[in-house]
Amino acid sequence: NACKLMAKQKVALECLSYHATASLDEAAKLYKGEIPSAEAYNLYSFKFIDFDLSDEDTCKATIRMFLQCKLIQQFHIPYDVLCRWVLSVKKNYRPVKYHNWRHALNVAQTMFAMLKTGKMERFMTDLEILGLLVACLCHDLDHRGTNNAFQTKTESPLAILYTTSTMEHHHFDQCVMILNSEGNNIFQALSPEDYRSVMGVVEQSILSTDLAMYFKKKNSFLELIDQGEFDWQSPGKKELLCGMMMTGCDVGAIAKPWEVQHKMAKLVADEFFDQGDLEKLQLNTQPIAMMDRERKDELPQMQVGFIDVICLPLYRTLAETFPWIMPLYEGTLENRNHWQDLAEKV
Ligand SMILES: CCCOc1ccc(S(=O)(=O)N2CCN(C)CC2)cc1-c1nc(CC)cc(=O)[nH]1
Ligand SMILES: [Zn+2]
Repeated sequence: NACKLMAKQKVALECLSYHATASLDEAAKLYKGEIPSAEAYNLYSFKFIDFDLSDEDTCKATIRMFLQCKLIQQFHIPYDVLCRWVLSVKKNYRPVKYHNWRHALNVAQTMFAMLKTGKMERFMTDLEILGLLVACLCHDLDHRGTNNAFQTKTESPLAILYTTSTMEHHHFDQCVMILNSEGNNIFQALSPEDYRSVMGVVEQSILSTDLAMYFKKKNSFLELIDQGEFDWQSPGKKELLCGMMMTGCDVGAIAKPWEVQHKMAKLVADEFFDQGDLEKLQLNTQPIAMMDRERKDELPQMQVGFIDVICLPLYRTLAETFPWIMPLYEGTLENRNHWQDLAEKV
């Protein structure tokens, strides 16, 4: 009957999550290891680069960010649970070309730098800081290297489950699955009220990384800025600010030193082109320019468009109220010039 079926599904899910989470000895190695300083990993810088970090280093850098924000003490997160959770999150990113664990780490580090170096932490409660870091690390969990439009076009199970912000709902689902797995609940010591509150921050922040949501909400954000908002403490305003910060971190690669941006843009392009190939083969349709490898010459011009339409306006608006994140605007402007040069050469 229905109950038995539900129970069977529940067991299957738990079994799935058991395999999806980190093993005991992997966590033990991380648990025993020394965690280098934030300065050793250059975590306070908007120019942070993960390329020369080992996978183990990426886990240690993540733990270092939690330590620097005093989240472990504040929320009584058992250290072994944190180690296992970080490894489980890393394990649930697929080895796709761009939307992989390294992207998640970079987004979380940009959030850390925004909060600390960008001095935005003063507008956030400790619970919001915990929620934002967790949201960044989990915001693209189990990404398959294809976007929402592709899920819809291929009528993938995910698109049947969620018709809007399809991937983002799935990323949040995966985040919940990991937290509900044995020994992975970093929120276990929170009061029911705090648990509800932090999960709300995580859910809204992950959903806000759908660029379609950014376009929907950016005008209300602009209005608040134009009205000279300085408090940001009412629920609606805070959620809007967190969403804009999430987008700013999600596109943070655009502000990195040129060689880094150029290399990361190639990874983005390779992932987009793979989807374009799938659409040509599987759907027998012509992909959009950004995903068509036959039109790779248009890439520099597209990057200039991406910078002008999405990145510069967002960073300029954020920097108006939070001047210490100006380095993100400046880094993006520099890269615009490099992309413009390449666009003119073609
Ligand atoms: C590098 C390969 C080309 O990459 C792009 C091409 C076009 C545009 S777009 O702003 O015109 N626009 C975005 C909204 N889509 C619905 C329609 C197309 C964005 C990118 C891009 N996106 C990201 C985020 C994943 C990172 C990045 O570096 N570049
Ligand atoms: Zn992302």
